[in-house]
Amino acid sequence: MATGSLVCLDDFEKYAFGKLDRNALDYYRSGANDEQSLRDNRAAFGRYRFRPRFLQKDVSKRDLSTRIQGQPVDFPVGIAPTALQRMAHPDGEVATGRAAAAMKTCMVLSTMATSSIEEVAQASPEGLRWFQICIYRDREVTKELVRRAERSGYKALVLTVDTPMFGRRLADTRNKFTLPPHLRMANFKQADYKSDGVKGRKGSGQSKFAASLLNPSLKWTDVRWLKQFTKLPIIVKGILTGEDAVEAVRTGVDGIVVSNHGARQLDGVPATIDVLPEVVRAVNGQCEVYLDGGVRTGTDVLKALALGAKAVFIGRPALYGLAYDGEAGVKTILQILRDELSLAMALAGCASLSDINSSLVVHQSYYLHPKL
Ligand SMILES: Cc1cc2nc3c(=O)[nH]c(=O)nc-3n(C[C@H](O)[C@H](O)[C@H](O)COP(=O)(O)O)c2cc1C
Ligand SMILES: CCCCCCC(=O)C(=O)O
Repeated sequence: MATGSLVCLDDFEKYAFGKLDRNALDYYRSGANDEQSLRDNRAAFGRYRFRPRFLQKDVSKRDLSTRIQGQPVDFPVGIAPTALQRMAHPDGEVATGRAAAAMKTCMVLSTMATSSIEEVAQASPEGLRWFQICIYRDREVTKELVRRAERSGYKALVLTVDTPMFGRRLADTRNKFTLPPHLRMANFKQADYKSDGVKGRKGSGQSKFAASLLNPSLKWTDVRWLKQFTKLPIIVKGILTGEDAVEAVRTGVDGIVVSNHGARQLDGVPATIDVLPEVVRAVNGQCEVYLDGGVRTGTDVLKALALGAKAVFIGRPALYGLAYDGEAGVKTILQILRDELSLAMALAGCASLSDINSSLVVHQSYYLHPKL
């Protein structure tokens, strides 16, 4: 559990802000442009209010366990894919995978990881791992990544659809963001990417390589292409409208992550918690819906579950846990969220996740018009 004075996720964020170097911290922390959506992802949770019911259930014990894509997890909080985790701790994604496995929850590995698909799988063979992918310009590269994930026991593909190009993160531009020279994007062979030729700027060559993989001409028909050559469930990440949710369901996906990529892509998009009800309505139970973006407390998790998410994922908090103490730090982050959710459920009158429903949460505007 939390050590010393670090007792909530914000404490770990403050700690990491003091520890990480500017290049890494700005890469992790930043949202796109003016960071309007970045602020809103967190602020929006504060605009929802609970309507707890008392004495309906015995809440002396709470069961937080559930299944996502048919796989059991001890509680409904997983780790979202974030690139370049070894900038936060030498063990990077390997430590994150171990922490998620120890806590019996899911870790999503980014294609742009600094640990390979195989390394993470070998380090936590018992863990539930999903693999994040885009449909890259080079279909052979895409296929090979999928095959490697299948061979290494990953249980689902998380297909990111909000990244036809990388968003504009001003701090990275100012810093001329570079991947430190001792690190590499481990899912690609060294020969796949080249330095941009400027001495001491190997990292920026890697950023260019990452950008060059992206394919801005993708359509929903390309998702069908991915579906026809893998049996793994496909979870589309980055949906922000009911219309796209309907399109995703029509395409036959197995899950949707309501996500704005941690507000790193199009600034001005809504907070994910505000979008969730629209997507849940549109999906109408035809696939599982998850959420990420701004989840920092157990009450945030409870609000998302009440508004229809099957589970939520955290991005930056895991990076800050890594910066604090590697695997143990990520484990502590997950423990805090699990324990906060458990307490919030008790205080809201819920003994299990099936007791959580939409009557538990209202938008704050509900109380602005009292029926006098
Ligand atoms: C540093 C960083 C790197 C990220 N890298 C990826 C990535 O490689 N692939 C992806 O689909 N999303 C990526 N994301 C987005 C996360 O998966 C997730 O949507 C977001 O971080 C959730 O918001 P939160 O950080 O407020 O929890 C990244 C986010 C951050 C902060
Ligand atoms: C130099 C590698 C860049 C990876 C980009 C990963 C990502 O999606 C992000 O938001 O950052």
